Amino acid sequence: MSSDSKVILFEELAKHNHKNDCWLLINGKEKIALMFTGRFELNNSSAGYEGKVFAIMQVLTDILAQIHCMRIDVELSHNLASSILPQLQLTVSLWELFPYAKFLSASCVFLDHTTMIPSKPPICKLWINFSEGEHIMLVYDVTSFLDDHPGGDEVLLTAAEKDATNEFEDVGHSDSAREMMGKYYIGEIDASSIPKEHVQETPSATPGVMNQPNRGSDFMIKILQFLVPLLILGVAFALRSSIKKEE
Ligand code: HEM
Repeated sequence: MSSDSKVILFEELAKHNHKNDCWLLINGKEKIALMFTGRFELNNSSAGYEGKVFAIMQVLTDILAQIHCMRIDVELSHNLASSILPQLQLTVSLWELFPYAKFLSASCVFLDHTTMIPSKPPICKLWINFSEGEHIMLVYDVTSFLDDHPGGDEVLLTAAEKDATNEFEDVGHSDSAREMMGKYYIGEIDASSIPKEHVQETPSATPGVMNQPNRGSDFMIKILQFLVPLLILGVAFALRSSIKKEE
């Protein structure tokens, strides 16, 4: 979660449930990048502080354009004086990359490891670890989108006041629909404020836990799909032969 990301309580979300004011709650992570480790040498000749920050952001943005990753932790260290390790901690959500400028200003904080005050980064190496992160539920204010939503405003209004992840995913929204969401993003929900009855059986319901496919129940469903028609056929044959015998 980035430092300026607004944390919204479910109680607050639930108030925005009508045509003039409609918020949606949807799991922010569509696809998961399990782990990515990169190492980048920043160019010594790159101009000043802004130049370096820009170079880092460009690398991140290029990678993020190819994968969907909810959380990134970046550690920045330099090889000159190991006692003072300036650090850059970034935790961003994919949607905050839009617009790019917000990402830069919101999340780019360099901290001096010892004094913990913002400092200029030295010539540095950059290691990037993409970790799995938590499943974060994001809140979208779709009021201005209600009239333009291709699926109509009614579906959005009925999806308010609850976790709308399953409804959203069931439609199979396109990538461009997902990109549009960035425009309406207003914050993240405080997961502990969601009442139990509103928690769906999705990854969003278990923050910090990976979206493991439920192999056991999938297997059972497949077996049942095979067995039930056989069972019906068997009963039909049994009935038929018993009726024939009676004749
Ligand atoms: C911020 C949230 C949302 C955005 C930006 C969004 C955007 C879109 C877009 C662009 C489409 C056109 C088809 C596509 O490109 O996939 C679409 C279709 C649709 N959406 Fe959404 N949507 C949102 C939330 C939802 C939710 C929560 C639901 C269900 C409760 C929903 C239900 C539908 C339906 C039923 C269609 C029509 C599908 C069809 O006719 O094939 N949408 N949406």
